[in-house]
Amino acid sequence: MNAIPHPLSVIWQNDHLQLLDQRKLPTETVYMELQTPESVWDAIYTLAVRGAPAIGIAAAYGLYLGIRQVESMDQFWRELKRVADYLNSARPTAVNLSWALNRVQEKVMSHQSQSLEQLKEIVLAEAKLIHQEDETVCRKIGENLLTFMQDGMGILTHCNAGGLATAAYGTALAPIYLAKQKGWNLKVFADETRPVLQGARLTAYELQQADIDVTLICDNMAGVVMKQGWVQAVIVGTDRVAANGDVCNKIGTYSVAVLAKEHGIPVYVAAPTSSIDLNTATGDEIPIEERAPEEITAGFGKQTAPTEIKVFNPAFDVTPAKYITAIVTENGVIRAPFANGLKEHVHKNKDN
Ligand SMILES: CSC[C@@H](O)[C@@H](O)C(=O)COP(=O)(O)O
Repeated sequence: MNAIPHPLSVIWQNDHLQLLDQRKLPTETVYMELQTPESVWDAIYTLAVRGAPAIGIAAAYGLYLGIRQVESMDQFWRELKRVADYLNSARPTAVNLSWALNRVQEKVMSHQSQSLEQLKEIVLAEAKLIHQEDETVCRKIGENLLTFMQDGMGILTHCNAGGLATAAYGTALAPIYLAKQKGWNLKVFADETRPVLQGARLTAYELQQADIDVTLICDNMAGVVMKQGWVQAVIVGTDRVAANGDVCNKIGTYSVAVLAKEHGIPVYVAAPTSSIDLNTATGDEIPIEERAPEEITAGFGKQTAPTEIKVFNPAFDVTPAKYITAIVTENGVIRAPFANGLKEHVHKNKDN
């Protein structure tokens, strides 16, 4: 099997950014050619590129697109900050967005004595490094998660934390790809993930491409699938882990975790260390994006609710730490009590 069977979500092509337009999947494979930070902002906001690590990578390249034509040092530093703040405003919840933009800015600030052209090159080089490192990070998360898995297991996942959401492999789906390479047969249940259907359009698609046994279910079927005894582990990604271990992820993750606890099924959160936000004390402090009501009332162009109905459409929810069995990063496994474990984990791995 190909190590990475799905199309890549982010590609740096000579002098511009190519993004796989994930809104068109699973029926069309179309790449967008982006030359400006405005077009990158738009791609992030409209979910053409989505998934916490992928939006961080795209934004880092977007920052380069925003400063590459400046003509003076003054303008460089002004634009660097302005474009970073602008890109960071595209979506509020995934901490990977600000993490990537801060990382690029910090890198360039530590090279202030360089020439203007060198500074621009440093911005691009750091974006490329974040991109490359993400593949390694995902692979290691997969290896660490694999230690909890066995041939034949049933896995339930929610949303898409797969290769499409990252540079490659994904976070929650990485162990599933690695298990396939070992010749294991896992049975994956993909929640369709209302309202935007990342599970149906993206997870089911990329696992099918990889010839992995995947069954698509509606979100409200997770309970019955667990009750049948078909699920031995829930594995999900995350957009931000708070300092106390509360986990923010796609709307519906909380319900899945509560159901899993009732059925005695472990819940593993696949998280790059960059998704751990020690500056956010608890899940209550995480800004939750609310999206347009039309995602619910007229998803994919067909009206399915009365005109002007009142709608609540949060894109994410927070699963309290007590429902989480373990948070698995590229650097290891963190278990309760999470507050100490997360702090230690982040500090220990800071300079790796
Ligand atoms: C490795 S991706 C982790 C999360 O970003 C993912 O689970 C998720 O919630 C994505 O939401 P999305 O709104 O599609 O960007």
